[in-house]
Amino acid sequence: MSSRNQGRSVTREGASERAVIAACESLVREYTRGSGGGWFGSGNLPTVRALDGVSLSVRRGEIVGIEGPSGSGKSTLLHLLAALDTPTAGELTVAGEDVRRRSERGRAKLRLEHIGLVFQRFHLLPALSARANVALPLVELGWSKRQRRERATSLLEDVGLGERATHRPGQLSGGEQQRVAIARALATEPDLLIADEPTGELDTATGRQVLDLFEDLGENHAIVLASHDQPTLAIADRVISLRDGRVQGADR
Ligand SMILES: Nc1ncnc2c1ncn2[C@@H]1O[C@H](COP(=O)(O)OP(=O)(O)OP(=O)(O)O)[C@@H](O)[C@H]1O
Repeated sequence: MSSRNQGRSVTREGASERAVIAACESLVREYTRGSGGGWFGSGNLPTVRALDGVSLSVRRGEIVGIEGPSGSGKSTLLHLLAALDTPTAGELTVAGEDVRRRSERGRAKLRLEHIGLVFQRFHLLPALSARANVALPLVELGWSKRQRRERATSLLEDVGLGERATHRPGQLSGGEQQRVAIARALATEPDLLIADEPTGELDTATGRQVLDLFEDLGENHAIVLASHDQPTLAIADRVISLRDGRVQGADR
């Protein structure tokens, strides 16, 4: 645990009373493999159980790390928590909403209102400025151009990129692009931030800046981040270990 993290834990004695933002119980996600041809009849396709009975809850003010070898189910779990996917069985709530009861459109609304996503490879639109990238999610929320611009400018200042607002992604370093992506994830004021290998493309020093930012955001968001990287997992209050789709252990 980093020294910042230790300090944060001390200041969050009341964490257990904070609101649960995301929770799952006995979560199962199976994928069907194959096309239905060959040896397997269409009613008898092989399935892979990517998640097998995972239970977890994440509160506001808490950073939960997810670790595990390739294929252990990390991305599958993140996709479910992000309401990008629905479970085969089990319970899943995000911001008090039952994800299983929502249509695809309903899940998109849930994401827009409550969830911010940060990807390993940033996924910024190359033709748009940093500010326009950050403002983009607000278009769907019906904000005026002036409001979007103000909010994006202020978010870029918050992540230390006030001077770079008009730069395009190609004119920014990897760490700067990831900070723009974090500002974009924050645009809609999400309760839950989900990050998949957020430092995977960054060198150690640049990755550290991004982790410092996540630590600050961990004060008043629920954050789930999946990673293979020890410094990234070290900012988490708890690390859940997945093996073959099951929770093997939580370190704290
Ligand atoms: N769309 C899919 N169709 C079929 N099988 C899938 C699908 N997505 C994932 N799987 C399988 O589910 C299991 C878990 O995959 P998942 O991508 O969640 O693992 P992971 O821990 O994120 O791996 P990595 O670290 O390599 O990204 C694997 O066996 C994988 O092959």
